[in-house]
Amino acid sequence: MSLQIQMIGTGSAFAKNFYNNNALIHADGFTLLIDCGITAPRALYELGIPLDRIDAVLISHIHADHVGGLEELAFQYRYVFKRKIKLLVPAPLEAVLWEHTLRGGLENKAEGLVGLNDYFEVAALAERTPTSIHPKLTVELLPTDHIPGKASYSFLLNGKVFYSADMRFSKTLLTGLHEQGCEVILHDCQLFCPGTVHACLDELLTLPEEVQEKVLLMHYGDNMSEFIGKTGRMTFIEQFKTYPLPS
Ligand SMILES: Nc1ccn([C@@H]2O[C@@H]3COP(=O)(O)O[C@H]3[C@H]2O)c(=O)n1
Ligand SMILES: [Zn+2]
Ligand SMILES: [Zn+2]
Repeated sequence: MSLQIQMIGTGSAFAKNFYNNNALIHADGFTLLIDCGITAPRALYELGIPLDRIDAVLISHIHADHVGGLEELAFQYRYVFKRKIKLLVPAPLEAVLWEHTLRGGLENKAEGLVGLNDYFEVAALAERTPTSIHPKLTVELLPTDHIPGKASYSFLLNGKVFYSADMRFSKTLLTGLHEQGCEVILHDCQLFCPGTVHACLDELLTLPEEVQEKVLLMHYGDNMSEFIGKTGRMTFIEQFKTYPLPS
């Protein structure tokens, strides 16, 4: 199987029974970490995956459940592994990630550590442009609505797998992806409505059945088990399990 997904967490920002909604994409021996939240180092430890087995990290937006583990990653790579990990960051978030999130902990002028590039091999990705990050894996950034005024990016992998950043419901986007041949839709799902800054389950249930069949729900709350059997044709993706993806 050349492309697989393994969620290292499937929880909402406030979940305590699930780790932060972050994922590993396995592509022919290449391992991409999508988002690196507060709980990512712990989740990888539990999975027996050393941090230096990750080949690149891709960031969707700068909420802590998506970037809160980057400081540990940066420190471990610099001081333990003594090399840089590749950081794929949407171009509009590059400066913001340093200035608003990481600078407080990582800046060290005495050692000349004054920016993202001092810890990471940074690749700034342009929006709406499929970028090859491995011979078997292309990523396209799709700007999607989450918090008004704050940039947030969902991902289209190989043109066939949609992975939502945290985003509000958009039937237009999801049905459009379905019509374009997208085969799998991984979508954040707030179990109660209104979703406000996320898609909520009742909104996702308004999707046509043929679209729902492609949907794997993630970023859910601790009471997820109460909703098993109540998600129409959609199913919950489970953390730590490995699922095949179309490649
Ligand atoms: N306007 C907002 C902003 C944030 N939030 C909650 O805070 C969380 C931050 O991480 P998240 O995963 O984006 O989910 C957000 C909402 O639960 C919210 O409910 N309403
Ligand atoms: Zn989140
Ligand atoms: Zn968010």
